[in-house]
Amino acid sequence: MTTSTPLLKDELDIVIPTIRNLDFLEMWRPFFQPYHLIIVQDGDPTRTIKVPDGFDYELYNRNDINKILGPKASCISFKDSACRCFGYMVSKKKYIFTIDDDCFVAKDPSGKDINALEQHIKNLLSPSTPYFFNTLYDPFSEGADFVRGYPFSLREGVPTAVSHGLWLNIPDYDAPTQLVKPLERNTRHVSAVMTIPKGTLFPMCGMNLAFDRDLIGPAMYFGLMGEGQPIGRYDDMWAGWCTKVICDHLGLGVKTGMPYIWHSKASNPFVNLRKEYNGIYWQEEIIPFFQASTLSKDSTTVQKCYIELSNQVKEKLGKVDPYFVKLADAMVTWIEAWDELNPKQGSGKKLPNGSAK
Ligand SMILES: O=c1ccn([C@@H]2O[C@H](COP(=O)(O)OP(=O)(O)O[C@H]3O[C@@H](CO)[C@H](O)[C@H]3O)[C@@H](O)[C@H]2O)c(=O)[nH]1
Ligand SMILES: [Mn+2]
Repeated sequence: MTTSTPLLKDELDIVIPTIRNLDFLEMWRPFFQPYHLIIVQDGDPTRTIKVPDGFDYELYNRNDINKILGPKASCISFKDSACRCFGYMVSKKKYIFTIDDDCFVAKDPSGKDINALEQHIKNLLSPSTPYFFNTLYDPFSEGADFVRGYPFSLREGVPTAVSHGLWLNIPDYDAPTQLVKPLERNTRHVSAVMTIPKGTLFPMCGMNLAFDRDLIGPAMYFGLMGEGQPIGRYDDMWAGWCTKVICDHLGLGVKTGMPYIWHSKASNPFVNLRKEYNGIYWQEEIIPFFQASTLSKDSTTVQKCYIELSNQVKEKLGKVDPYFVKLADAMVTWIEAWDELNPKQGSGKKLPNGSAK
């Protein structure tokens, strides 16, 4: 009896940022075991992270990051889940799925375990529809299609660069919301996947996220957070805003919705408030900046787009706070490090829809 090879088995890495033993992998074993893991160990590099037997993985701690990147390691956050982006950089695969170690297997409305990885792969392997909203949600999903009035000229869609999954139980709320609603739990499994329309930003959460590394990897920099930085818990948000502006420019799609994971524990809202407070204030300037950002037609690769964006960050957000000058420089360092570790990528090869990588 032939068993089917798991989808994208040799083309996808699972990136996990962690400060603890990875017992949670036991429950994911049926879904994750065939895949290669990249574990980014944050915090004290002398700690040993226990990984359950039978998983194929590589593990990087801070000493490894410093050794591999040298001075460029300064762009990788320390003592913050933002460190996970180092895993994206060292991967050699076309796809990435990143998940937090407190995200467990959720059950769908029928009570069946959700294979989050399988759903992300489906999302990534089918086109997105950013130019015209399909009211029956993802037209490429089982039992759905384009509805009447949907232009046939737009039905081919565009390549999907990002698949943003959601969470049952502890929702990804900011600290103020968490403080006023400490007992709120998300019990709603909305069985939908939809493309985020072109020109619309969204709050990208990094705890259940997959993306096409070849299409958008260099834009997935999780910024300067954690130790020594005036901001935290805006790592994934920053990456999401940069990514969406670049996806819109290059004609790539971003999907959100299924799959759901079970987010098992809430982090401390008071600690989170301390990490977030600058971000909550600054984002009232950051969002208009990204909404107004335009990239030139010469920016035909993700790297070129990202460098152009970093110049805009320095010029326009540098006035908000000197932190953004430092961040803009770190964005350039990130691209330099990315290109050093991934020399072939960004060779300007044309993508199906004419934009270049
Ligand atoms: O210093 C640290 C702290 C944690 N990690 C690892 O990162 C993930 C997320 O940690 P945790 O679940 O404790 O934090 P949350 O508040 O639930 O995470 C959300 O906040 C977002 C902003 O960073 C994040 O993407 C969301 O998931 C775990 O795997 C920890 O082990 C770390 O590496 N370093
Ligand atoms: Mn968590």
